[in-house]
Amino acid sequence: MEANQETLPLNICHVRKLLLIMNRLHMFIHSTALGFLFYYRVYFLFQEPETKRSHLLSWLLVFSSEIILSFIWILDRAYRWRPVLRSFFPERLPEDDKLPAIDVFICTADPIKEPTLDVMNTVLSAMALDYPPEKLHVYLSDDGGSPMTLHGVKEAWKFARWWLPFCRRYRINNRCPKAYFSALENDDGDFSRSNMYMADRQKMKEMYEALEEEIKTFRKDKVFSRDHSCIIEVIQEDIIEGVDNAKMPSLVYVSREKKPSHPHHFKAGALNVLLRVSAVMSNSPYILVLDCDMFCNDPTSARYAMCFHLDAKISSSLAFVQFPQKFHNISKNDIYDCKLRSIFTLQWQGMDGLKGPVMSGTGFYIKRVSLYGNCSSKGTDLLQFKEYLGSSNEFIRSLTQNYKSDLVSGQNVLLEEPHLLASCEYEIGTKWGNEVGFLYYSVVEDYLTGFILHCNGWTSVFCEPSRPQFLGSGTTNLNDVLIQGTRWYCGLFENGINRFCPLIYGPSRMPFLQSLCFAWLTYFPLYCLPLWCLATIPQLCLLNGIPLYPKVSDPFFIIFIFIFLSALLKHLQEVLLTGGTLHNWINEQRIWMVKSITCYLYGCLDALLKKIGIREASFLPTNKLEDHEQTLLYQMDKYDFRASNIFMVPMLALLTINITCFLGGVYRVLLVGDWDKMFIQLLLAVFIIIVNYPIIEGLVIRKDKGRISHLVAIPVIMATVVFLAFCKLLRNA
Ligand SMILES: O=c1ccn([C@@H]2O[C@H](COP(=O)(O)OP(=O)(O)O[C@H]3O[C@H](CO)[C@@H](O)[C@H](O)[C@H]3O)[C@@H](O)[C@H]2O)c(=O)[nH]1
Ligand SMILES: [Mn+2]
Repeated sequence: MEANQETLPLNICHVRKLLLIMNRLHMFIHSTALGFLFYYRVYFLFQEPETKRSHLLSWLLVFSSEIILSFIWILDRAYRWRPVLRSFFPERLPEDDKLPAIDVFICTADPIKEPTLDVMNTVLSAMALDYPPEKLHVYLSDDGGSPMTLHGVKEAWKFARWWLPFCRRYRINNRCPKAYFSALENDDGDFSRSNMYMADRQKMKEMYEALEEEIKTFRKDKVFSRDHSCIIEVIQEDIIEGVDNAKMPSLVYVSREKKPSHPHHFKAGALNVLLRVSAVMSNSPYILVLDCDMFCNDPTSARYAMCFHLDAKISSSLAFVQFPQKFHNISKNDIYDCKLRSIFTLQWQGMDGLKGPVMSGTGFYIKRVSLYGNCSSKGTDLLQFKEYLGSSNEFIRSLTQNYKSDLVSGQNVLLEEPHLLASCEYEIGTKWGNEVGFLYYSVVEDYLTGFILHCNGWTSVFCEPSRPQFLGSGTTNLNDVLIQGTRWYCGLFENGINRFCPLIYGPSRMPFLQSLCFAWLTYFPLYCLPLWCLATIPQLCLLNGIPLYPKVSDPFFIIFIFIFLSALLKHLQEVLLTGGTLHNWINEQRIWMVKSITCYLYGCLDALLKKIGIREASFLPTNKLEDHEQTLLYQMDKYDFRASNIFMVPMLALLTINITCFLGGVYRVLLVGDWDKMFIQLLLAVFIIIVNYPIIEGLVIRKDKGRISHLVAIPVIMATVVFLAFCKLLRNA
């Protein structure tokens, strides 16, 4: 048995051969077709000057769109090159006393947008992870510096003293109390018929309701502040009767100092403070990072992660184990693609087959030393260390191998060092956020930190057990989706145009395909250019009788139709393969168009404005407060069109162009009879109209609150029609 356990692997990586073959075959065929398309387009440029002059600009625009689409398509192929799946065997892990310690970092910023009770649920679920409690240390970072949150943690701690033993005794899977008590099917397991269990459950339920009440009725003044000194508290209480006092993980509340005059770098800044403070308190070699709304839906994740971190074959270069982000509030058809299906299934699996997935902000177990940059290799010169890491001797000592601190367990100790480490000034003149810790250059700190880790030779692993380990709340209304998107795509695109451009910085530091994956992430917001172009130019030309594509009898006609169908069907195949439906497929096509013409565009513009120094970085946390009415619309698959005008106007204008040009185009084609020349342009308009049908429905059929306001729509539609008429007149003149 002993010997057996030593030889049996902790994890196995399977290449998905069938998928791999299909993907590569499709790549080959599709790219051959693209080759013909380019030949056709270039050939045109050498045709007789007559046709060239009359519509050269339109041709060039459409051709450029095709080039950009193909460019993004090529980058996207890298994810499909070598998809893998992993299996892992936590039962083969060493005994509990040989497991390494883990620090859990949870970030919250605003007790109104991020309700305290929900944050406490996340804290409780993390404390209840199935891991030796003396090896688990939970840190809550509160960027709002709110008394509500501090009060909340103290109450949560008291509740945890009963909750944790309860979960352990009855082997509860769902250890987030809110989810546990509201679950439709009970997670009662073997004990469902035990009277003692039912009585205990009832008792816990009452205690949870008391906690809920206590948190909800706490005073709500001074909820949030941008200017506060640092508060660090180890939450502890006197020994109480009746519970097992030893078996509690430690819980630490950290609110870093904030001053309006100092940049605080949003979440990355908060994480770096936790990284330093925890180093002098518990200094665990591994860290789990969680957003405040991402609760542990299953207690096993830590052990799963250790199946990789403790595997001698991969551990030396392994920086982090990433779990997929999953959400508890996703409807079946997921009209906004809130769950980011493609990213968290297919694409991360694809990267896992190369050097590992991108860091995704939350739900990953990272090795502490990987975040210290190349400090560990800097020799032992204290001055050099200080230049990198700041002035704290204690922190620098924490880097040495046998450093021990008992600040987390000590009663009422003075937390002088942690206070210094969490102050505004600490990072000034150091390499924090620059080469050490989570990086500051971008609001998508996760993407960038992961990218640089990979550049420095670290790898990562994607771990996807069948039961979701973490569940967050997805943004489920159009306005929030588009606002959050604008922040993400700005953050991603800025990494494509700064010195960390994956196509320049990447290839010499990581496998070429891996850098293509990173490049896709920074460049896919560029979809905005071809989508704007292809939603207007071919349609305007249709109205005016200018053909931009080969006519039906031309052999190249087949090429265009093939590329169109091949892209659509490949997407359909992937949706179906990852558990989606036909419905999901159409929804994804639609939301892709909507995002491309709105938040991809605004994201790219923001990034450009930031680059030339006109805009500042901002990170408004998303709303996690559930709005009943909005949720209902989402659950009924009804788009909530009460979105900001900057999103609604382009959607309405482009759809109007497509409908008007289609009608005008059909009329013209009937008069002239050149439908074979105009076929692809007619098809394109029809496709766009069909895919975006819900917008028409929202405008003319729906009567509920989420419909499109006529006050906004009518002026936009009228202005667009007038513009089209003007174009037409101009051309006729
Ligand atoms: O100044 C700030 C701003 C945010 N947060 C926390 O950061 C987390 C993520 O913020 P959220 O509003 O939920 O943003 P999302 O867009 O949902 O976050 C996704 O995208 C971020 C990068 O933009 C990643 O950091 C996240 O992990 C990822 O879930 C939350 O716990 C916040 O409390 C802070 O601690 N301080
Ligand atoms: Mn979030």
